[in-house]
Amino acid sequence: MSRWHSYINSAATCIQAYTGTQPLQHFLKAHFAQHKKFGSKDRKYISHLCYSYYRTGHSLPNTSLPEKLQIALFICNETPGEWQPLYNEEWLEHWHTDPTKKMQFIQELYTTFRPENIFPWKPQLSKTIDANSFALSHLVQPYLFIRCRPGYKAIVAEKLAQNNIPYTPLLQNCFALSNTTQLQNIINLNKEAVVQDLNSQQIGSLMQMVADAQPKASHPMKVWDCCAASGGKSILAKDILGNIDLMASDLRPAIINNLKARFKQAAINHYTAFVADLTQPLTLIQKHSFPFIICDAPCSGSGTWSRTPEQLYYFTEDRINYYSQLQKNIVQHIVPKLAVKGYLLYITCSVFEQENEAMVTYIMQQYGLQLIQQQVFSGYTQHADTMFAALLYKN
Ligand SMILES: C[S@@+](CC[C@H](N)C(=O)[O-])C[C@H]1O[C@@H](n2cnc3c(N)ncnc32)[C@H](O)[C@@H]1O
Repeated sequence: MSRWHSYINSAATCIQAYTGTQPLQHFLKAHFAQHKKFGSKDRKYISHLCYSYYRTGHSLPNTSLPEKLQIALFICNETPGEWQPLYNEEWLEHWHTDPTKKMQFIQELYTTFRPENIFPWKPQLSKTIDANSFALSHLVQPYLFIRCRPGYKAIVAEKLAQNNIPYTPLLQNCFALSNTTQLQNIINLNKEAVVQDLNSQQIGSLMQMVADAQPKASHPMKVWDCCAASGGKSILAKDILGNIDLMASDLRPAIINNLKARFKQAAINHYTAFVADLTQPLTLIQKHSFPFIICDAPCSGSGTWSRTPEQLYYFTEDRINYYSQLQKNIVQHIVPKLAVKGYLLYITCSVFEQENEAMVTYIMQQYGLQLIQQQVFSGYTQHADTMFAALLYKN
C-alpha cells in the first residue's frame, strides 16, 4: 500500500473514533500521543485529511469513508500537490482552482453528492450574508491575523521581515499571515501584538464610536467585558478607549486565570476580574452601573467554523434556539447594569439571524434600548471569521 493510501486509512480510523465532544485539534493531539509511530509529517498529512473531511459537512452520504476522504481532499485543495498519486488522470484533469467546477465533476461521478449539505442552514442566515460564498468558505482554512498594539506596528513589521515571514497589511494595525506561521519566538505576543481575527478587530470601529462620544478629560470610563474569555475584546477596548476602569468576568474560573496571565503579558495591570454566571442574578457587582458593557455572547460560533469544521459537521439546528435563549438569559442580567446614557456592545461570532439581528430587536423591545448601529462583518471572502456586532444606547 502506498504511503498516501495508508494516510487515508489512518485518517479514517481517527474519524471513526472521533465523536465531536472535544475540539478535533485536542483529539488528534491525544491520538498521536498514543500512536507514537506517526512522525511530524505523518501527523500533518493525517490531520489535513481529517479537517478536509469535516469541511465537506454531510454532502457525501452513502459513500465509503476512504472515498469520502479522497473526494474531500479533491474539493478542498487548490492543487493536487503531493496527493497526486491518489488520483487518476481524469480527476487530475478536473482539478480546477474553482471549487464549484470540481463539485460539478464530483456530482457527475457520485449522484448522491449534495453540495448544498456542506452548510444546510441557509434560511437561518443573517440576511446580508451571501449564502453561497459563505458555504464555500468552509472548504478552506482561514488566515492567521494579528493586531499590532499601539506603538508596536513598526517593531512587529521589522521582526516579521527579519525572520522572512511574509504578511499582508490590512486595516490600520492588522497583518494577515499564513495559518501555519509560528509567532511565539518572534514577537512578544499580547504585548506587541495579539492574535485576533480580522473581523474581531473590525469590531473596534464600534468601540471607537463610544470613545468619540466621550467628553474629553473625563474620568476613566467604567467598562465591563462581561463574557471576557481570555480578554481579546478587553485588550481591544483598552487600546481604543485608552485609560479605562476595566472589569472583566466570565463563567469559567480557568478562563479567568488565562485572562490574568494574558493581561500580565499585555501590561494591563489595573483591572478587576471575577467569575460570574450571567444567567443568574448578579450579587458581586450589585451597586455598580457601567457606561459601557461589552457582551461578546456565547453563541453557535457558526462564523468561525472554517477554523473548526468539526463543529460544522456536528451542529444541529436546535442549538440555534439553545443559544438564543442563553443570550436572552444573559442580556436580562446585564442590561440593568447599564448606566443611563450608557452603551451596550452586543457581539457574536454567529451567522444566524436569530442570534444576531433578532436578538437586537428583542433587546430593543424588551429593554427600550436604542440601536446606534448593527453590522455583519463578513469574513467569507477574506479568509477570515464572520462576526456580528450591534451598538445599543440607553436613554
Ligand atoms: C465568545 S466567547 C468570548 C470571547 C472573548 N470576548 C474574546 O474576545 O476572546 C463567550 C464567553 O462567554 C462565556 N460564557 C458562557 N456562558 C456564560 C454565562 N452563563 N455567564 C457568563 N459567561 C458565559 C464563555 O465561557 C466564553 O468565554
